[in-house]
Amino acid sequence: MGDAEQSPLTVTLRIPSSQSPVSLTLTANSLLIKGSKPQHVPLLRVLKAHFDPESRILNVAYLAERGGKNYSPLVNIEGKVEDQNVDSTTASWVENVLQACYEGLSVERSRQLLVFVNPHGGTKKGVSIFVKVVEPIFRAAGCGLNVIYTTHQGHAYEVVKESPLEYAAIITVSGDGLIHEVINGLSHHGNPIKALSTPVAPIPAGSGNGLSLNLLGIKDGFDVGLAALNVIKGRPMKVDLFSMTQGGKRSLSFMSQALGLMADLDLGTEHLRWMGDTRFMVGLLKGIVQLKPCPVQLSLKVAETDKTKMAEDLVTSRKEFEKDNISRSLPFNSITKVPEKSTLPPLNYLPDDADGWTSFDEPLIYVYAGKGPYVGRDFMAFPVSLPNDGLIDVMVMPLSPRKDILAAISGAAEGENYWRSNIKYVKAHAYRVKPLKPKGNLSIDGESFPFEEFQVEVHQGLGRFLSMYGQYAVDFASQNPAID
Ligand SMILES: Nc1ncnc2c1ncn2[C@@H]1O[C@H](COP(=O)(O)OP(=O)(O)OP(=O)(O)O)[C@@H](O)[C@H]1O
Repeated sequence: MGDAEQSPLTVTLRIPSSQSPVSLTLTANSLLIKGSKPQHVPLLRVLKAHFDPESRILNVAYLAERGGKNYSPLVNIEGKVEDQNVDSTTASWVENVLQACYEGLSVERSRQLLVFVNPHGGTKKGVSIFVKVVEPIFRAAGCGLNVIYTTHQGHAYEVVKESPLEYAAIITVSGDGLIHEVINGLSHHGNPIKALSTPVAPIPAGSGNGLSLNLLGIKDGFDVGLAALNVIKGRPMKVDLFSMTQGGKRSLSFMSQALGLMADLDLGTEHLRWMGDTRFMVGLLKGIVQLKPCPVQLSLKVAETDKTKMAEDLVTSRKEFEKDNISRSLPFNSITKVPEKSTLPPLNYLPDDADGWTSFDEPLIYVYAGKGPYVGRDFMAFPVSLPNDGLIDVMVMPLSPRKDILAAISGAAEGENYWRSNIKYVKAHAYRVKPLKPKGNLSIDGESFPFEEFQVEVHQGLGRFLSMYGQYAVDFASQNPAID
């Protein structure tokens, strides 16, 4: 490093809090900060570099490692560049750093963001999370912000529906319910295809936060600092969305549809929101005690039923991704080719379509269908799910003794349920459900819908989420552990 320190890739600062000067060196993929303790900050985490030639103050901001904290903190380094003769070098050093940590990572600087903060999501910490943690990170990165604190259910939907589509991304500080609202607002925009190509990204402040877990992984999925970094440095990742039609009405779903036990444990525990995501476990245990069958008629337009093949396809897809890890996430300047006028894709399957459909007639405990491995911290429901394969993963648990359902809790966070022989798991192009009892819960992306007949089909790559990784940040042991 001795040579690098002499080169123009290094600047040296006098910082009030530090006795000795601090040097900052731009390396190929990090910023090396040498003060009392040297550290490499990956360029992905560098948010800002600014030099004021008049005061000769240099300011650098980055997101530090989380360490033992709940979230990765913002760190600002500010100090005087001592040598008067290096002003122009410092200005070009700043530009080099910005080039490396934005354009070098194929992301644009100073994103303009539309941000919805739900004061009532999850444990009601959305406002303080935004003000104390997220907003300072966005400001440090020079983002332009239009912040809307939602005042009622449907507020985000109404705003997005009429949005001028001038934002680099739409951000939700809430749970998965607000994402559902935003996506449906975009789908009801005058130009839905263009609207839905606006990337969406979550700041996890709800209870389940399934999308955040899928984008950031199980260790980082609740780290609101890292979620803010994903907003700044993530790239648009194409994702499939689902059309859910019910009684002639069409809405979009991005994550899951649940009936039976899996809907009851979510919608039946809304009054326990103060518990955070523990409410789902309470709901599950209550559901197992009561053990209500969920009589429905389920029909599927099946694409794949072989669990081993689906797990192998996941491995192949990951390998392909690693070979060319930018292919799935789009560079920022490649997403503008969308028509000026558009309509949602037409529905491919009519409600009475029966050609090539198969029915599943056994009594059930639940039907759970969706995209994205995690639906919550304790449950990797769809471990072989892929963001953009044009298919929906459908999981069905036939009526089983209580001990089998209890046994399925262990290993649920690792996706081991997938391999249980009593759990049916298929990939489908579409499916439909007809309830055979008058009352029950139907949860779409965690939101309550009428317990009535509905049909779901997949639209490949219709939506965009911001992702720093370009694929789900989820590890699934794709070998059958032979747990039954
Ligand atoms: N000011 C508000 N008052 C009441 N409800 C609101 C308000 N703003 C938004 N909402 C609604 O709150 C609902 C719940 O939000 P969300 O689902 O994002 O959080 P959550 O349910 O706690 O998290 P998760 O879905 O991850 O479990 C959404 O349906 C949203 O429309």
